[in-house]
Amino acid sequence: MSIVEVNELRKSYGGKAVVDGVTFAVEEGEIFGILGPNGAGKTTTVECVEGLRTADAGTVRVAGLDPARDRRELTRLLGVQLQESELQARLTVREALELYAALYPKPAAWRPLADRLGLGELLGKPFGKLSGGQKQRLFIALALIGNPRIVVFDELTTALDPRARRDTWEMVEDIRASGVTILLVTHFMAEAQRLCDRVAVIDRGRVVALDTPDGLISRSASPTVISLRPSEPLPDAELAALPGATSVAERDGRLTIHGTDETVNAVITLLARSRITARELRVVDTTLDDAFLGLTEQSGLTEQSDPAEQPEVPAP
Ligand SMILES: Nc1ncnc2c1ncn2[C@@H]1O[C@H](COP(=O)(O)OP(=O)(O)OP(=O)(O)O)[C@@H](O)[C@H]1O
Repeated sequence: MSIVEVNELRKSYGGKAVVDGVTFAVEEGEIFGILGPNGAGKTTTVECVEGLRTADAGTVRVAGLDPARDRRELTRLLGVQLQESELQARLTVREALELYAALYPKPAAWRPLADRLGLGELLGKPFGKLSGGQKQRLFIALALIGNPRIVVFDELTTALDPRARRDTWEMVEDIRASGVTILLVTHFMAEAQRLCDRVAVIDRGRVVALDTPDGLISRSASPTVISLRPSEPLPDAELAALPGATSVAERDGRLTIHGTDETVNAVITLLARSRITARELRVVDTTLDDAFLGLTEQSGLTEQSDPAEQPEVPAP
């Protein structure tokens, strides 16, 4: 049995469907990513999994529990990453850890947890004086303090610099290695590619693809990008006839061709046949970024949420 099962989940605000029949299942021990443009319905979906919002229709099961009905039991096995505003600026790291540990029947020992997350030196520091990365580490610790089987991270690394982000990724991998299942909402393709075993791409409230990161990339119409500076221009007719090519562009003497392995072979054959040499020849795989853009009809607009209906804070 999957540890998280979401089936035909639906949620509307003001008559507008923001989650429109979402279905996925998360296996125990995996890092499962939820990826999608702004306003796609990712947070609403995971808040239904966390029991913070009630779905209009569909079913959610977390280790067999219904989050809307069995919230008390759920909080013992599901760790939720808190939002920044939920902690008082003057609360120290130690106080936050002690306070949250006291809420659970079988909490993790907070001191080793703090050490593991690099918070050991910061115990006396007030929350308001922590850096973005330090706050994020504290949120991870608080999500883990109840010894959860599953943890949900929503935009965990959005505010972090590249180094802090990489450190956080290592922590997430350690958490998984300790046997915890992770549901990860992210905007970062590199994050999904590095961490996730499988990814559900959500667009306009629907799952438009569900696969491993590599699987999503290979579904892309042009999984390979070839770029080169030919010693002489290549004939247009030959470029137009390249098998598998989805686009050919030339800028400042550099040709960029999106295509497949077949296109790469054809370009090499064409160069040899025309006795044209290629400088700065690069062949790279399409990234998850490109696959994502192909899968979603991104509007580039961030929709505003209505503060009228805010999720409740869970009470363990
Ligand atoms: N409480 C609410 N009341 C009304 N509309 C809401 C509410 N919460 C979310 N929405 C709307 O539902 C849609 C989906 O929001 P949601 O936060 O689930 O998307 P998201 O994919 O997590 O977006 P982002 O990546 O921007 O965080 C958006 O259009 C948002 O404005």
